[in-house]
Amino acid sequence: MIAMIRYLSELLDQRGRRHLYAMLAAQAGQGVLQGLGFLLVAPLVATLTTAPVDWGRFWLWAGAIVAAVSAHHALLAWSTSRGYVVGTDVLTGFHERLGNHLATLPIGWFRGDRTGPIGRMLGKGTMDVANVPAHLLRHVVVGITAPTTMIIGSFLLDWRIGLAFAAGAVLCASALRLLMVIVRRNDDDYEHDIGLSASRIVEYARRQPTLRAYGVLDRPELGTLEESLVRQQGSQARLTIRGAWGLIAFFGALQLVVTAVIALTVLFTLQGTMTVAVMIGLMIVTLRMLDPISQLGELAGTVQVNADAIGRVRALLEVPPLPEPAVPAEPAGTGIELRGVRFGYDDVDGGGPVVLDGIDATIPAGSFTAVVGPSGAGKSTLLKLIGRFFDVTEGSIRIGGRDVRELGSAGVSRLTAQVFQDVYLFEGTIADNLRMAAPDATGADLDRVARVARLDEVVERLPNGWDTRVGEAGSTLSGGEKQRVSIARALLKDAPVVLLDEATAALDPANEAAVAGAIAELARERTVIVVAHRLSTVVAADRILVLDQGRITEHGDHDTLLAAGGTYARFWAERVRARGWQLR
Ligand SMILES: Nc1ncnc2c1ncn2[C@@H]1O[C@H](COP(=O)(O)OP(=O)(O)OP(=O)(O)O)[C@@H](O)[C@H]1O
Repeated sequence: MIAMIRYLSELLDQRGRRHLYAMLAAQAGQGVLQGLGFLLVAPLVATLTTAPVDWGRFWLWAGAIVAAVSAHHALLAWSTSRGYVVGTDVLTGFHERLGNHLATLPIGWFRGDRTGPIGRMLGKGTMDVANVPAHLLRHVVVGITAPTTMIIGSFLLDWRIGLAFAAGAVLCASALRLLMVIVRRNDDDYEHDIGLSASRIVEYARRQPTLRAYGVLDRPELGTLEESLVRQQGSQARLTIRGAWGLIAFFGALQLVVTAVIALTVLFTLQGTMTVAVMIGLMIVTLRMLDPISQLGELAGTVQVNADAIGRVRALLEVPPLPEPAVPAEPAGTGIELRGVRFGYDDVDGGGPVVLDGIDATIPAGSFTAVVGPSGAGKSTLLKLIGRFFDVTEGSIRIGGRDVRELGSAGVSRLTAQVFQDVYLFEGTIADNLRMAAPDATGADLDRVARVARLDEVVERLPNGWDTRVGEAGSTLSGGEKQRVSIARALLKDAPVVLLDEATAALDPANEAAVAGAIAELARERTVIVVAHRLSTVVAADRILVLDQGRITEHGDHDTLLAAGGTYARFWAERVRARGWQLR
């Protein structure tokens, strides 16, 4: 609870923190006043049991009760409205902190399987976090302070009952703890599974063409979505059933304590060691205490779920961002040097199995380098490290003589244009998609890069030309057309270094020729590194790096490598064979 309040306060600015603490103080005061209101019934009843009745004292106690109840309601109204203000502040702080932090994370951190959990965190997680000050804290704070006040007061009325209450409080607190531990353990699994299902649903929708092409829509053994939904249902059922056992334990303990206290109160009264006034007062206290404590029990699960949501936000906020230089270095040129580069994926700290193992390479400014090698050799990873999607585990990557870590992410982004295998086009027009690279680009600029990237013929053919909406993820353009848009976008950015991960998917001859021409144009007067899958691209390169199992095994130009008769010669022979077969 204390930790939850601390986390919340971290999401707030100073003004928000003041609001939070004032609200908590009001809620604590509210609990104390509620407890007092019930405790004061005992002295009130006591005045009625004396003969003659002391009406002066009676009205004094009655006035005190009315004052306590009124003050309690005033604080309740104030703290409830304050709760909404703090909830809104937390929501704003949460979005701001999370947004700012996500922007500093390595690009490589945003893997496909993270889309579901991040989406859930920003949707339901956001509401869970804001819900804590807006609705939950009041019940928790009052649920603790009101019974505590009543227990302390009951010591004054009868120390034996006070002791019984104190023992009962320990028992109930332990049961509550148990309930929360059960919920926390099972909620972690449930959240993990629901996040996974969300990612799978997105994947399932995006992979429809492949799934339908192979007719595997109804085969559960192939459907990871089905598996993840079944897992999610299982973890949800476990959370509900185990949580219910926790609740039964808590309410059982509460019932036991109440029964024991009532039995003791009656016993002491019958023995004549407790007055009737104290008995009535304690009975009222016991029964009224049930209310806030039951509410605490009923909400404990929700409190834990929300505390977990806050914990997940914190965990995300603790993912280390890429370190950025205080003053970014300026590159001198656009040559690229890789020295002793080692890297392994393990989320973002590179501690996983080694993917690149001691890469040394010099890529002169203005050259066109093709990287080839078997699938999984680490070609795309190499490109991503140059673009600073991640930092290397060991060694260094320099552009223009400066380490990419000294250039900073923004510096590297300014220097490089990147064309990926999976071209993602945003909802909007083709022109909008190009202008992402240069918001101020004129129509003439667009026409110029379209000519170079062979996009002009696509634009001319489309009914609304540049204003044609591409549909979400570019679903209305063919693969080759999307690549041309992506290359045109890179051209428009006009960065001196181009990192291009050529799509593995085969293109029709017209598209292949157009894309090859576009790449050749892109390579003019720029430093270009291409993960090459097509012969036309490899042939166009000045220099070829052959990557195998994370190491550069051969490098040189096409003729030299072919004559060497090694991995490259085999790669070339296979591709030529495959192409020959395709054309026949
Ligand atoms: N985000 C990631 N997290 C963990 N492992 C990854 C990640 N991306 C790639 N890998 C692993 O790193 C290794 C190298 O992958 P990479 O994509 O760089 O190979 P590649 O040579 O480009 O392959 P391909 O030609 O098939 O695209 C592979 O074993 C791959 O499974």
